[in-house]
Amino acid sequence: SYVRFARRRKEKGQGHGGYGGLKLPPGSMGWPYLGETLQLYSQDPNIFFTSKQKRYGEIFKTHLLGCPCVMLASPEAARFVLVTQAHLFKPTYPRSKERMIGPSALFFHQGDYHLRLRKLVQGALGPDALRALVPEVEATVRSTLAAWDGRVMSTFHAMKRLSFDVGIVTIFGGGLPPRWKAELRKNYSIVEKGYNSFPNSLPGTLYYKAMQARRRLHGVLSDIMRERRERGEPGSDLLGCLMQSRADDGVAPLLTDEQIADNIIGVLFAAQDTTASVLTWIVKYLHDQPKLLEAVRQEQAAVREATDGGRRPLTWAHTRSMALTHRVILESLRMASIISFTFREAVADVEYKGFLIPKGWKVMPLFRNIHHNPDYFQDPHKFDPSRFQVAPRPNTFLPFGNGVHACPGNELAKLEMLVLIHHLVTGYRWEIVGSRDEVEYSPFPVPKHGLPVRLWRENRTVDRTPPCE
Ligand code: HEM
Repeated sequence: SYVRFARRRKEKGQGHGGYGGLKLPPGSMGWPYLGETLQLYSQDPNIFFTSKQKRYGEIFKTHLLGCPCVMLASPEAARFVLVTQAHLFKPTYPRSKERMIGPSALFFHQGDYHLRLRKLVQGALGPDALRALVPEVEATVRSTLAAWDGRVMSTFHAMKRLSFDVGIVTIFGGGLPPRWKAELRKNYSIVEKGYNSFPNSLPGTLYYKAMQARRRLHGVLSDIMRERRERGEPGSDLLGCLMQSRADDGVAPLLTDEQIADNIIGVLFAAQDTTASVLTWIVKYLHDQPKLLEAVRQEQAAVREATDGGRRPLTWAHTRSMALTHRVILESLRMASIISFTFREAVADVEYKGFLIPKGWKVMPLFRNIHHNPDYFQDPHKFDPSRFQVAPRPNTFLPFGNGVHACPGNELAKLEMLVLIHHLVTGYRWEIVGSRDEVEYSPFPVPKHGLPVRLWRENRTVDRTPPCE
């Protein structure tokens, strides 16, 4: 009806500009071609979004990276685009990025293919799977912290390794041979380096190297799938779920190996830097608030006692008993809002609150603006986990998005954070080395240089040799 209404008014030719009485949202389109791209990228992007919202309100237009855009900064508008009228707004990514991750990865799609894939991915990341993953996540956390012990490292770098390793056990289970894991790690890091580079096919460029590495990743994934088929054991991990999925006839495979590989690379991609950025912020927020850290330490000390001083493994039930730590995680997700917004494209002319969103325009729900709006989160720049003692108002807390494309990995990400915090605060002390309050964008916001931190085991003298990283 939003479309029909927009179309009818447009056909009648009411009003000016051929938009049938519907106005375009307020805002400025900037310079020809360039639009307001320079304004966005020459400063902290949050200043751009916030100043626009102050000037124009919850819906405004702009022009970025060659595309006309409508930005939406209210909970109702985010729900409209992502949930109630999601069919009118398709996911949209630059073609070069689609080619690099893999065109069949679920987040590029809409409709039946997307829904089927999503069910499979959600199943492999559901509560039963996560329960079984706790020991693997704990082992990965322990070895990450042990490797950091006594050294200065970039927190983001350490957390990237952690979230990559957790991604690998989620996808392949615990038994992936080390040579395959090393191949995946090596090639994946080349893909990553090329992801934000200028797309061209000249040999030697980052983009070219990334596309080559992507081909090698497909090769490794084909080998792993072939080996599983030969053994007759597809496995119950994410890869196994995708391999065993069947079309409507119940016989033919639902997905080709090519489609499976695109989705495996896609999940690794969606899981790594997101989780690592939030984990980095958590390390900083806890460090900066000694009283809060002490309270979290007390909560976790009780859990440690329940595990016989760490001699018995953490269980899913333990992770469900960390109420304060959980609130710290929610507040970190809100404060850091590492996914500040997402992109969709209008598939038809759509009317929203008397404004026209023209077909083909990009539409961006601004999560960060909603998370930092004092109408929904009092004193929004204060880190205050207690605000989550009461559930946030509907559609105001969207760190994992909303609707058909909402993050299927959110519980895994939170599990990783709970386990990391448990071992960090019960076993270690840490201090930040160098600058503390500057932020860089990679592209998610993280503290400058990835937050260099000296970490040491509790009850041990601190080694103050110069940083090795
Ligand atoms: C703190 C960590 C994470 C954050 C903040 C995060 C955030 C998000 C958000 C906001 C979306 C929706 C994007 C949109 O609507 O355009 C999303 C989608 C997605 N996320 Fe996450 N994510 C995190 C971790 C993970 C993990 C650990 C996995 C997998 C193991 C994962 C897999 C995915 C996938 C596959 C999608 C696409 C879903 C679809 O299109 O149907 N994410 N994530």
